[in-house]
Amino acid sequence: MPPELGTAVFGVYATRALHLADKAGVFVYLADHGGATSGDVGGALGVDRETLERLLLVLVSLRVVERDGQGGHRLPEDARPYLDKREPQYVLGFVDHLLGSAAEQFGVLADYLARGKKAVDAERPAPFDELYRDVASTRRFLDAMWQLSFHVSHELAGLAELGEARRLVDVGGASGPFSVAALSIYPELTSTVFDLPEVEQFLKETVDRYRLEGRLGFASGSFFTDPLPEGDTFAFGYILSDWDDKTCAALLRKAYDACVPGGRVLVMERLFDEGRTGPLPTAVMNLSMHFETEGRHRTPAEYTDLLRGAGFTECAVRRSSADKHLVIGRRV
Ligand SMILES: C[S@@+](CC[C@H](N)C(=O)[O-])C[C@H]1O[C@@H](n2cnc3c(N)ncnc32)[C@H](O)[C@@H]1O
Repeated sequence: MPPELGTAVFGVYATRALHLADKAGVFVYLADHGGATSGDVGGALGVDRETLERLLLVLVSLRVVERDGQGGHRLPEDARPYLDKREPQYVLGFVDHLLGSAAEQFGVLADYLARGKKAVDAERPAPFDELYRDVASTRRFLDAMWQLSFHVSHELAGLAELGEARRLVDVGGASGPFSVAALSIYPELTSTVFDLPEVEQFLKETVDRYRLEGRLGFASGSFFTDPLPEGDTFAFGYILSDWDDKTCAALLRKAYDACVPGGRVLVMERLFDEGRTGPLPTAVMNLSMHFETEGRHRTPAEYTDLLRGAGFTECAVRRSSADKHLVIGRRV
């Protein structure tokens, strides 16, 4: 069997092994004790050694953990920040979400295959009605968005070169991960998060936590029915991937109309390669988005076409070191 097929066939074990090891504290322990044997790890964590040894063997075969000739284990340097829950790049909280929702997702996707998304969705609540059905669920979603977006937003805000910008409008800005990062880098910038009314209390918590009173505000509304506030910079972080091309074109046109001449739009998204052959995380999230939203992931050329269609020029793609990248356009 080709190795790639092996990884695909046994992928469910890979995800579960990561999750189990994370919950047992294996990655934090190895981050602090490089070279530990499975006996050392098992003894320190108080877990069954035989089970741990077998779990470690799976992780070693996946190259998530390295094992030396003396049976010592280490986290590969490039993977460590993503496995250690004390690091901002930690991703295994997201694995929790994947495992929690995967069973439901695959049931619905099987239904889509049989009956089509439109017919099945007609019997389901609209995505944000479901996510914002109560305060606890709203908080869970906004916390997950913060985890996904906050760390990389510092890099994206730097790539956007906002030194001359003064009025950022963070469209669907949620509890403010991009705004907070941008305000921390550019002292003369102010930002308005434009989002649904359910989000307001969470943005206010962010304003208090980061002491941004007077620099970070909230405008309540729906980007389908309400005009956007005027500004010189419009951020769309993980917004266009929620909607179909026609809706994206309308949203970008609205931003163009509200943008002062000389201003810019920042689209921040996962990207497909131009040939749409990957990367795998974008392809996986594209399948997941099919179930969670009405959108999809796109190539850089598809985003620049959408921007040009709305009137923006000087479109350019700036890649971050993570999964979320920047496509920029200017209103002349
Ligand atoms: C996937 S989240 C992206 C959050 C954030 N921009 C980020 O990059 O992490 C989508 C955001 O769009 C907002 N949203 C959804 N429908 C909206 C609407 N009709 N009007 C305004 N905001 C909306 C949601 O409340 C949510 O904050």
